[in-house]
Amino acid sequence: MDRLIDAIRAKKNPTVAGLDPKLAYIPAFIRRAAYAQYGKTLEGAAAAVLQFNKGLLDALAPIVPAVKPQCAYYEQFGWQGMRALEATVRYAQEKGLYVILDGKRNDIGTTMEAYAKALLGTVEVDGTELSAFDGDALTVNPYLGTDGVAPLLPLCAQRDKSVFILVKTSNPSSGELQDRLLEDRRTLYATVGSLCEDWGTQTRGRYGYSRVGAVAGATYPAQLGELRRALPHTFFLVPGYGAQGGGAKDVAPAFDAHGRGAVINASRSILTAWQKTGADEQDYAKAAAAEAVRMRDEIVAEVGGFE
Ligand SMILES: O=C(O)c1cc(=O)[nH]c(=O)n1[C@@H]1O[C@H](COP(=O)(O)O)[C@@H](O)[C@H]1O
Repeated sequence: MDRLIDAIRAKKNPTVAGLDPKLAYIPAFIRRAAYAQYGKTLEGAAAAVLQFNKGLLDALAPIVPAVKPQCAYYEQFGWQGMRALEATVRYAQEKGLYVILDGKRNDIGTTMEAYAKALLGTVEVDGTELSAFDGDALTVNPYLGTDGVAPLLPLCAQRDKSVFILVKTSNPSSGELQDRLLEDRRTLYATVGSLCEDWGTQTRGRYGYSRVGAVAGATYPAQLGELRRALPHTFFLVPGYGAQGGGAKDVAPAFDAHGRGAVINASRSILTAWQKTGADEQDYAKAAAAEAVRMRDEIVAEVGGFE
């Protein structure tokens, strides 16, 4: 996690902008231009997404340390969408941004290895190593247990990548499974949290945080604080700020005494800022940047300085 923490410190901003591009968020002038070239096709939609993202990345790169493309928004447009995802990752990384691929992947060992190669690593093509999506981190669903997480770890170490394991998610029904008490009277989310500490043991970086992070939602501030206290080496990705109702006070418990330990995500509140504020569609990226600055300032004011 050192690279992410360094980027947060350099920009004095512990937030990540989510790139979840629904067509409805994309200004008409961008969609029109894409359809003029490719028609109202999957390719046209993917071209609009990429153009929208590039404008956002140009405006956001000086402000945020990281972006989080949610793979589903790209996958819905087939291979054309996946090509837009790949180009988005490259464009963001060229601008020095840390890219968290939100794939929420998981499967049994060998299949998980293939996901890891695709999204974080390289794949061998008859003796030649090639990289596909090459994100800096990946969100991972832990439901299959260690078999679904362990295959990622050597690759993360080799290529300096990280993972964020779903621990206590931000959605309303997250408690159905995650809050369940197990035989030892601990919740499932606390148990998965401890597994994150175990999985990350050998990989602690300069700041004491391991390559195995956790996802914990802004919509459950008490659990965020409980997890922060219980998991001193686990860095948190905290979604649920903004559109899902989380605010600066809610995310504050995710941080440690140095103001480190968490990065807060917002997607819709940044992507749709131009629509919410009634800005001209040409200024969509400017509106997104203004919302990112507002979010940063609100969180920094609440949490204090970043060491
Ligand atoms: O892993 C995630 O990023 C995630 C976990 C979670 O518990 N809740 C959650 O909302 N997310 C993702 O975070 C983003 C939240 O988007 P907004 O609600 O628009 O800010 C979406 O990409 C979600 O898929």
